[in-house]
Amino acid sequence: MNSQAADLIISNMRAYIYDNEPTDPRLPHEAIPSIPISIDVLDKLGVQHVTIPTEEDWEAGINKLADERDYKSRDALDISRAGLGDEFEDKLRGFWTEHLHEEEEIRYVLEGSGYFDVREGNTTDKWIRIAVTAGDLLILPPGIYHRFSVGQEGKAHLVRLFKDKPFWTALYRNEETDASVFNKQYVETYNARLLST
Ligand SMILES: CSCCC(=O)C(=O)O
Ligand SMILES: [Fe+2]
Repeated sequence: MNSQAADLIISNMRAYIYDNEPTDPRLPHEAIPSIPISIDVLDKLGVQHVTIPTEEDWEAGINKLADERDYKSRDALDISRAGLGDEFEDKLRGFWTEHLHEEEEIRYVLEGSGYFDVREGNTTDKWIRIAVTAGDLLILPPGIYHRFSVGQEGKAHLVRLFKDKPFWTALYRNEETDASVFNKQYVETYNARLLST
């Protein structure tokens, strides 16, 4: 694990195997008995996490991380009915549909809670669910398939950080994305990390 990854893995968030029940995604969906996923597994996936308590000067924490990782811009998104109004359901559907990005996905939870589900490699049979609440910052590597749901309170107020200009393009999973350089790079890196242990 490189030192930057090590610095970031100061974590109290929870990750576990999703139970694949066809019920409300806002429920915890923790398999019974629970199958916890360790920080080491997340590290191999390139998923990084740090807690920056919102009670403290969280902006100083975000600014430090942005300087260290050269994130040049940010915006905020209040994913709630109050924040998005009529767009709420549509936006939730978009986040919930399995997709990848060409760049890192960096999200800091200011208020509320939610779940990031990620694929281990290019599996299609299971999800790893990462539960996040206020103070959690999660970094997903380019090319990893993922989706997002708000938690049971139906609200997640997030700061989104970007390498350059704020832009958000979700590439929804299909044969083309499976063959994309972004997903291939992610899978190759993941497999190489598996072999190096
Ligand atoms: C807005 S929270 C995270 C949802 C997501 O996967 C995304 O923004 O691409
Ligand atoms: Fe995404």
